[in-house]
Amino acid sequence: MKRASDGNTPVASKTSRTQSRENISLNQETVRVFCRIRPLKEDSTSCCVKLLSETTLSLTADTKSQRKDCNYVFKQIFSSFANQREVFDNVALPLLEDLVNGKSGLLFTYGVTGSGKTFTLTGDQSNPGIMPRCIDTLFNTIGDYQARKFLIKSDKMNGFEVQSEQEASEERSREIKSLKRYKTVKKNNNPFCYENDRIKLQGVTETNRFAVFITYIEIYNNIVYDLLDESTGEVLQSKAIRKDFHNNMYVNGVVEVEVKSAAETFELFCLGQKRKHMAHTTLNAESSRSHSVFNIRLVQLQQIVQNNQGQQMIPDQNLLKVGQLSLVDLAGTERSKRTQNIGMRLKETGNINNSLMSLRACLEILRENQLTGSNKLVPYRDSRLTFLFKNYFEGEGQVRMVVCVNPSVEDYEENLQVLRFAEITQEVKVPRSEARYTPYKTPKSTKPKPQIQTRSTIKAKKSASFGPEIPSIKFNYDNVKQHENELNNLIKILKARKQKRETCEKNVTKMEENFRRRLVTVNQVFVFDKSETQNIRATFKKQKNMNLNLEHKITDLETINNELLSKNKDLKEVVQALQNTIEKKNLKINQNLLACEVRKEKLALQNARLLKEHEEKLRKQHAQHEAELEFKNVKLKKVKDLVDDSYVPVITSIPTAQHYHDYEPHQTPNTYRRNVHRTLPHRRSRSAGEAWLEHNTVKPVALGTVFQPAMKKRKSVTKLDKLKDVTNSKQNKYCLIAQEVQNGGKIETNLYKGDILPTCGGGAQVIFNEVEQLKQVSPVENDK
Ligand SMILES: Nc1ncnc2c1ncn2[C@@H]1O[C@H](COP(=O)(O)OP(=O)(O)OP(=O)(O)O)[C@@H](O)[C@H]1O
Repeated sequence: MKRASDGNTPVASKTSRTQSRENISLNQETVRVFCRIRPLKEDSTSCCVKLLSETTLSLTADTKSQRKDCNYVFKQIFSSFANQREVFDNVALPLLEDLVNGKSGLLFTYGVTGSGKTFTLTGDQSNPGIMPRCIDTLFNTIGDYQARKFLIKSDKMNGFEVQSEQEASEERSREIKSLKRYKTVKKNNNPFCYENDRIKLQGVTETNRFAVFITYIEIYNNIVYDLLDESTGEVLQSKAIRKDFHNNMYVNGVVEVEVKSAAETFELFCLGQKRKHMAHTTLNAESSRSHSVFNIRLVQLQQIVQNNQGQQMIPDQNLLKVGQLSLVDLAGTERSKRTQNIGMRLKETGNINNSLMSLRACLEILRENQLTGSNKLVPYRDSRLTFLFKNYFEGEGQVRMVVCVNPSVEDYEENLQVLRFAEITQEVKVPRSEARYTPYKTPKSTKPKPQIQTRSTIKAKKSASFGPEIPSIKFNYDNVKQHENELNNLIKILKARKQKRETCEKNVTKMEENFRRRLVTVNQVFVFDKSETQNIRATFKKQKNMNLNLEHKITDLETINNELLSKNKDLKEVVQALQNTIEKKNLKINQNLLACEVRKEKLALQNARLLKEHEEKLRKQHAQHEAELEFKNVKLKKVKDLVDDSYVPVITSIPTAQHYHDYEPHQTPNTYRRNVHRTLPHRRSRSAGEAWLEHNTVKPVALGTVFQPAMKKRKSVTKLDKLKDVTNSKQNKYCLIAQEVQNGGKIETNLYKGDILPTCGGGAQVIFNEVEQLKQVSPVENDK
């Protein structure tokens, strides 16, 4: 027995897996992404896109920024010089070929606002874009093989039914009578009346009959609106997205118009555009802020043959070939920060970004599932945009994208995001699409009704139908021989009639059988129709109940709405009153501010004036002081001269060391040293008339010594904050006592002594002339 590790089994399974993967890849195709660079705007100075080849471009960052240049590769890149025809030929023509072959396709433009999405898809009169060119080419191709109008009709459920020629002609005449035609747009208003290129596609089955149907919708704020629905007037009605019998997504109740020429299609497109603008005025929106979807469906009725009378005959196989081409102009991506949108615009931007983000998320998950083999749920339901195009990503048809790029350097950031998304998108694979056939109901009166032949109808017909007439014979019984020939002839006739009668009877039996069989079929159809009718009735009843409920809800909501409206009115009044108050207060504040400004200006002027006066005063005072000082100096000089002459102490600060003499006092229980530094020469004696002002800066430590400064009459102060203390005429001596404790228990007390002399300004000045130093030394310290 071989073990799994010998390699055989895994190799076999590996081979089958690779084969199946190859099969899958054979049946899949990638989303084709094209890139179109628009010309640089006039107001833009520099360009951030460099074209490296037909398929590669480089996004170059600003020289100031730290970012590196990034290269992107696409299926094809159209430079700013590429014309509309070139883009159409490369991007849309293959999709159109698919459409004619009954396949579907999705083409969408993606890019930053103003990058040329609408220009590429719709264009203008002188430069028609992809849509008008598709329409023009389509009608050029099928022009001669179109089915008569209303022969093929939409069944309003994403399918089609074929009507009889009679029904179609009745509908045509009804249309003409009721004039239920879309109002025609004036030719000169039609932007696509251009000289068409007469492009004709090959490979059209000429025996088929073609009908073209168009729908035009937009998705604004994640709501689907039908731009061709005129039944609701100027107000656009929102539409729901549903799944049809074949699980294809469609817009429920969308107006699908059968068009017979390119001009008619352009008229309808213009009407749609007009309605879009009209609705956007009421919705306060802009066209570029919605996703618009222009859908073209080409229906082929197979192998129509003409009978002898020239009537069109429909074959027995009830199949219609239906191809669909969806042209989508996505709203521009934008950063709300850059556009500085607020309110409604911010909401729109949010919705645009959400739907584009959903598209991005769907494509990313699809790619991840394909790369890793995982089976993550693709969030198509997150937005109407992705939900509507779900089928395309699941193999309904080819998907193509045109990324539009504005090369201006201001769009660098947004372009980066767009190109990254485009790069991811082109890695997504979608299943290869097949031509789609849908069944349709057989028209009731297309085939001529077979005449039912009953016995009575057969009887009603002349007996000649059984053969030649029975001749009347006048029989002569006397001479029978004479009638021999006539009788033989009669026998022959009767035999022939008998034979004919037998054949007729056989035919009638056969016809009866046929009739019975048909009756059974009709009965079956009837039973089927009956059950279908019952289903429809049940659905109708359900819908009716739902409608009733909705009506009740609407009534309730209307009541609430009315209440809210009245509340809103009251609140508006309150707001108005508050606004009035605010305005009044604002007015008052403004007046006050104005007054303040005036006062400020006055004060500033006053300040300037006072400053000037003050400066003047100061200047005068200064001059006066200078003069006084001069006068005093002169006076002092005189006093000095006088003092010099008559032994006056030097008016200085503390005298220098060589002017002092020391003496040792008596020994006290504590070693006590007293130094008196005296300014020499000293002429003054300690007379009894001395009155001292003793100024203790700190409270002196009690020394307990008999040596005390000789100040009999004294007044002690700790602070000299009163001028009177100094200018007091009773005091003529001043002593400042300062004490400090030094290392080893030494205490040093300094007495700075001086004379108080009155000044001519009414003040006093102290002239220090003696320093007495008292030192107390610890005997213990001395012993050491
Ligand atoms: N390739 C181009 N050649 C010449 N003009 C262009 C080209 N692409 C865009 N423009 C011009 O640039 C302007 C903006 O283009 P368009 O309206 O197509 O941008 P957009 O991407 O659809 O913007 P939005 O997202 O806002 O709808 C238009 O006036 C258009 O004529």
